[in-house]
Amino acid sequence: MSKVLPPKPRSLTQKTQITIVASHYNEEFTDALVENTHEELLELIPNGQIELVRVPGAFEIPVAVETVLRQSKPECVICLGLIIRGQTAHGDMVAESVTQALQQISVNHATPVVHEVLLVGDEKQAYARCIGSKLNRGREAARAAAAIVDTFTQLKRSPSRVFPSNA
Ligand SMILES: Nc1c(NC[C@H](O)[C@H](O)[C@H](O)CO)[nH]c(=O)[nH]c1=O
Ligand SMILES: CC(=O)[C@@H](O)COP(=O)(O)O
Repeated sequence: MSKVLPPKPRSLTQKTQITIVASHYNEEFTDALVENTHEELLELIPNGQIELVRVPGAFEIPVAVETVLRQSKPECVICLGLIIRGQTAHGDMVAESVTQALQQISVNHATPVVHEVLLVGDEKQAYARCIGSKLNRGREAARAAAAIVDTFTQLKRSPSRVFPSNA
């Protein structure tokens, strides 16, 4: 388990379109994820144009991401959801299929998709990751988005990729 968040990447000054796709299920927690992601994005990408798409549950996230990417071309899609394990294998099955689908969509569209569709064992774990500050996965999502958008901007600018890239 990670005990701290990754450090904040550098802020981006360019206009950047980010789409957040978040599920409603376990709303106390998913709303908090959305709020934390949004706050951190405003700080890291002040010129970001942020769009929010809400879907019922985690299982519906991949089809919404695919639809967004067919309609528009955001620089990054951030997926937020919370699956709390129940008494059956349903939660694990949903988490597994969402993970695979998101990776496939991301690679097929060559567009970064940040995966914070969380699978947790109980509400205590959920609280620490969605509402608490030390492990907040919404903050982590925004930091990952800013970092990968920065990387993609550099990749597209200098296809020869001579290192070190910050020379
Ligand atoms: N139990 C959780 C679900 N279940 C709902 C599914 O995601 C889906 O909406 C349903 O099966 C209809 O297709 N979703 C979560 O996001 N979190 C859960 O804990
Ligand atoms: C992850 C789920 O959909 C879950 O809440 C279902 O609970 P159960 O496994 O107890 O049926």
